[in-house]
Amino acid sequence: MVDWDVYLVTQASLSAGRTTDEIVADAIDGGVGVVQLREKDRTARERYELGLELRERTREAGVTFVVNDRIDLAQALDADGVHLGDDDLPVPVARELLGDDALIGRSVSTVEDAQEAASAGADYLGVGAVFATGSKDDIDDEEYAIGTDRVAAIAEAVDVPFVGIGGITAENAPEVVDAGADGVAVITEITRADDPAAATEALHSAVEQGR
Ligand SMILES: Cc1ncc(COP(=O)(O)OP(=O)(O)O)c(N)n1
Ligand SMILES: Cc1nc(C(=O)O)sc1CCOP(=O)(O)O
Ligand SMILES: [Mg+2]
Repeated sequence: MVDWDVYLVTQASLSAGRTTDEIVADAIDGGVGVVQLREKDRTARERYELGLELRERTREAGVTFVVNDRIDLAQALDADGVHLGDDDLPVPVARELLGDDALIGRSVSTVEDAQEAASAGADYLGVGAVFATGSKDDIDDEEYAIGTDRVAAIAEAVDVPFVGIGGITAENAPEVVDAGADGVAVITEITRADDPAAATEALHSAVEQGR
């Protein structure tokens, strides 16, 4: 069983000088359910080395560990799964390579894409950007925000679990969950927080409030 409530996507370049390992340790203390190794600006070797630390930490804590984009890295790190977007290998290919037990996530922003990803065998969806975000270069504009009405439409259309992502804070998280998301995925609400453990706890309370 995966705890979707609070899903941390790592990015050291958005972590106010702290290492991703420190941020993840704090987020685990705050009760994070899923950690995704992202680190878009790092080489595969750098991600692998960081991933070894994160795999150990998450395994000890019983936290789900997912690798962004790369199936090979997910395999090399014995991750619980992989998160795929439009530029990554298709879900059925990932399933073939990783097997039935792997958790395969897919990014979507429309009802049609959500239905297609679910039919292709995705175990969960990352739905966004719910609100405007400056954390992802190719969507750092207001026009990419889908809003909570779209979240509600996706919740109506698919049965797979999903997390909202993009511009989510403890303040707006209740709306996202109230619209039907199973949890919230964040970068900066945790990585930029003065106290990442407290920020994770605050997101938990916000998710509970939205249910
Ligand atoms: C949980 C979650 N949802 C969405 C994304 C975005 O994935 P993608 O569109 O492939 O973009 P990158 O993160 O790879 O830049 C995600 N990473 N996690
Ligand atoms: C990695 C990512 N994917 C998104 C999507 O919409 O698919 S938005 C996003 C960035 C999320 O960062 P923050 O919590 O700081 O807004
Ligand atoms: Mg991707």
